[in-house]
Amino acid sequence: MMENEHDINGTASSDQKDGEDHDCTTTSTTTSIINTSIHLLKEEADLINRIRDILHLDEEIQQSSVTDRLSPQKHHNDRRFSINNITLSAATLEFKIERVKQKFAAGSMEEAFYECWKIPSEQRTLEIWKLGAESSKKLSCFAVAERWFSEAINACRSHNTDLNIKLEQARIARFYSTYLLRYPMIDIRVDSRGKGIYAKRVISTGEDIFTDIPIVHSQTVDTLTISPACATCTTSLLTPSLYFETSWLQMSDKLRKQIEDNWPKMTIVPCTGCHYEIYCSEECRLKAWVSYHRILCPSNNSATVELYQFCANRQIIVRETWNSIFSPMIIAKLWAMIIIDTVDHLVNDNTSSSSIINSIETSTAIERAKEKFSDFISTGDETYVYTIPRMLRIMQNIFDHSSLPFRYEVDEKEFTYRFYQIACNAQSFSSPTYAAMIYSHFLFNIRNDRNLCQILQKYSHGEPRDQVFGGLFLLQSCLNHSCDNSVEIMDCQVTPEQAGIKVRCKHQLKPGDELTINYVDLGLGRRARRAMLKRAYNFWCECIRCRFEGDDCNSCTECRKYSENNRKSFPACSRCRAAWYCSADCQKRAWKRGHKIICRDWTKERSSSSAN
Ligand SMILES: C[S@@+](CC[C@H](N)C(=O)[O-])C[C@H]1O[C@@H](n2cnc3c(N)ncnc32)[C@H](O)[C@@H]1O
Repeated sequence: MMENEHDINGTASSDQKDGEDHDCTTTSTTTSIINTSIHLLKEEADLINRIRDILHLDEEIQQSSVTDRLSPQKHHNDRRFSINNITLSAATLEFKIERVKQKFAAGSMEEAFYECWKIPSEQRTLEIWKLGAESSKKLSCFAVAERWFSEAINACRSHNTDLNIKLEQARIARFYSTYLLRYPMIDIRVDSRGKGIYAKRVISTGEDIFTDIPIVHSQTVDTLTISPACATCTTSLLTPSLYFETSWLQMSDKLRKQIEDNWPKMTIVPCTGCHYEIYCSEECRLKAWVSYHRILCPSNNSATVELYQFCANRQIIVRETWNSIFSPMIIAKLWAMIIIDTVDHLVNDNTSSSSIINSIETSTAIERAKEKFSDFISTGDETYVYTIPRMLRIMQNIFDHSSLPFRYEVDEKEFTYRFYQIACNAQSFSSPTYAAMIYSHFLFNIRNDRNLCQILQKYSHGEPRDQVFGGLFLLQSCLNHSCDNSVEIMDCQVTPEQAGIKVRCKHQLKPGDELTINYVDLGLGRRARRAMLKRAYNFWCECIRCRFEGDDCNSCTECRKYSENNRKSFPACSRCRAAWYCSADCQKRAWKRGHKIICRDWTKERSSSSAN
């Protein structure tokens, strides 16, 4: 997923072996179970109002209903239902359950859901929660279906994989329906690894499958100071003074002018409040200001200076093990976006400023704003946060003490959850207007000026490093890993204003085949790849390559037997040279079981890369 691995838990050993207990980390928060939220209850109330209109139902309902739990102030336009709590007798309950089943079997989903909903929530059985979930799903109310599947899971005494998958499918329908309509050749399905993307038709090698733009992004700490770029559209803003660094000051005015005249023209618009963020245009500046920077700009919140300094100081970051491809700034931006969405919502709903603080409307608006980021998986070692106390404190200072209209608490749990959301999902990308491209344009412009070319040889230090960003992409983040990946991620100018990624098919895919990418450097050996994936993404890779590739010449790839005293090594597979066998029998068995698939692919791959 990344060019470099996220070096987040410097603890995993690189020689973990098959058969070991790999559960050394715990899952902090996953998307599989969602708790009943006020936001989802509001969706349910809207559905009930809709059904009541469709079915022309006017009678008052004598029961405790979802709307009772919503603020009377906010929902003054909703039809009110009586708050009387009633308990149905066993016979009535049985009769009502029977009626739900009949309505459902008859295909009348509005009536089936309405009948389910009329049963007091305390008396809803597992079957009722399930039927309510199925009927609301059929009515395309995926948020309601999610809540009811979630309640069905709670009503189940034991783990129910089927219900968990259904819950996840309802979430997928809610989050990804626009993508799936736009890209009919793919589908999103769930298994024990979470979501994954699958081909629905034959996809040919080299075919572009989909594009995606990030919901939130930030430049990586390792390129931030050396390769400046527009914080919004990611276009390189490399100037000659930044490229030539200290040599720039040693040059004569005449030489500097000659260079500037030939350097590709660019506009640099700095933030009007701080000197940390730069943009390529006023539109990009405004876009950032409106969506997150007004919360993070040091001119509005002095606590953010420390975060900017932390990101700019690579030495500290490396020392503190935050040398990952993603920047802590992306987490701060994500929280800033949640806060801005919340405020916008409250303003649109005309919530009075006095009731913003800690009101139920505010909690609902925060929950609604968080929803946008809720489908990104977040798994990792819960204790990791203790190793980066400084970052937690910086974030708390920014969000707990800023002049926000309400309190947004960044506690350890929230920090860890967001940290792993970014660690598991962030994808590196950049604008196709790279720093190297700007520099090569410059070289092209001066190609006929031999004298200038000669002088510059003294100052030039080769191709500049390109700007790299880490971003959260809603659809792309559903791609699972395989060391024998079937698709590749490429940088792409998705819209004239926004850079993003494009997913391109690497090997032909048949319907049902999974689209997979590689999260780590595939040039590494199996042991190192697996250790890195475990450490950075919290899973033990069981892809076809990891299953049928060997570790080294001292252990048999098939039966895992070690060569005696490590003196005599086992012979390697003569085609791929990535598997070793203690006997011809082991080799034959491995070939039949699956080695032939990766042996063929890797032999092909190697010969094509050596031909290039
Ligand atoms: C970017 S997400 C991929 C989509 C993810 N399955 C989901 O439900 O959102 C990365 C996470 O997916 C899971 N994952 C990805 N590839 C996997 C694989 N080959 N085996 C097991 N889990 C995998 C891991 O939990 C990893 O941290």
